[in-house]
Amino acid sequence: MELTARDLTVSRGGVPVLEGLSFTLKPGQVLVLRGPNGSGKTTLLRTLAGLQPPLAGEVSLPPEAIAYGAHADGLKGTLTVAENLAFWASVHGTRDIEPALTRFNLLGLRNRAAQSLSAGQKRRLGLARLLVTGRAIWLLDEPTVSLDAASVGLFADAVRTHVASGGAALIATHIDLGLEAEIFDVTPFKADPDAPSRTPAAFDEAFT
Ligand SMILES: Nc1ncnc2c1ncn2[C@@H]1O[C@H](COP(=O)(O)OP(=O)(O)OP(=O)(O)O)[C@@H](O)[C@H]1O
Repeated sequence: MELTARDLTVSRGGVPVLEGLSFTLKPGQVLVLRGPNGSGKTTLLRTLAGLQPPLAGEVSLPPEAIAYGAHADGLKGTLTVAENLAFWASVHGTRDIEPALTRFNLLGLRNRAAQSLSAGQKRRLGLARLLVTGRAIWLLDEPTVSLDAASVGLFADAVRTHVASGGAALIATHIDLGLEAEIFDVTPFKADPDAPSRTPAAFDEAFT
């Protein structure tokens, strides 16, 4: 499964942030999103995941093909670790949560309420969710926040395994994950809010 963006313009609060952006994420590929703070990486990921519409352009896949890992872990605090994963598995029509528990070193925490986990443990659980979605395309926003070096390693291994089996991942991160990856820098696509094409037509008419 391939994710293609064509001539995409993405916005926050109605203001274009990135424009004219095109890329293809192929099966087996890891693409690392780079760009300074505020350059639009989160906005791009949210748009690709279908959480907000693009101002222009096209995304080739529906949101149902995509697993999106946002800043917030989206955990249900009163449910245990295993119950959280089982809940997501049922939402996604999958069953087996054991590989996700194992891969993210959560076996010993399986019966702990999510709300009692440390920040890094919560993040591991949020990332374990990716495995139970069964989805081919992972879009990840700063996935390693709160993770120690060992957990970053677990995450990198999970991504390696995912892409080795035909999946793909687009990851906004400022750190080196030690993965074989290509870099996609969004900086050249920064939108110019004062571009002539954004000047209201009525303004031009006043001078004709
Ligand atoms: N809810 C919002 N309403 C309006 N503008 C927003 C909102 N959230 C973010 N922005 C603005 O949109 C622009 C792009 O922000 P975005 O979060 O996509 O950048 P980013 O590249 O992910 O940044 P960072 O590396 O700091 O996470 C920024 O100028 C930001 O201030």
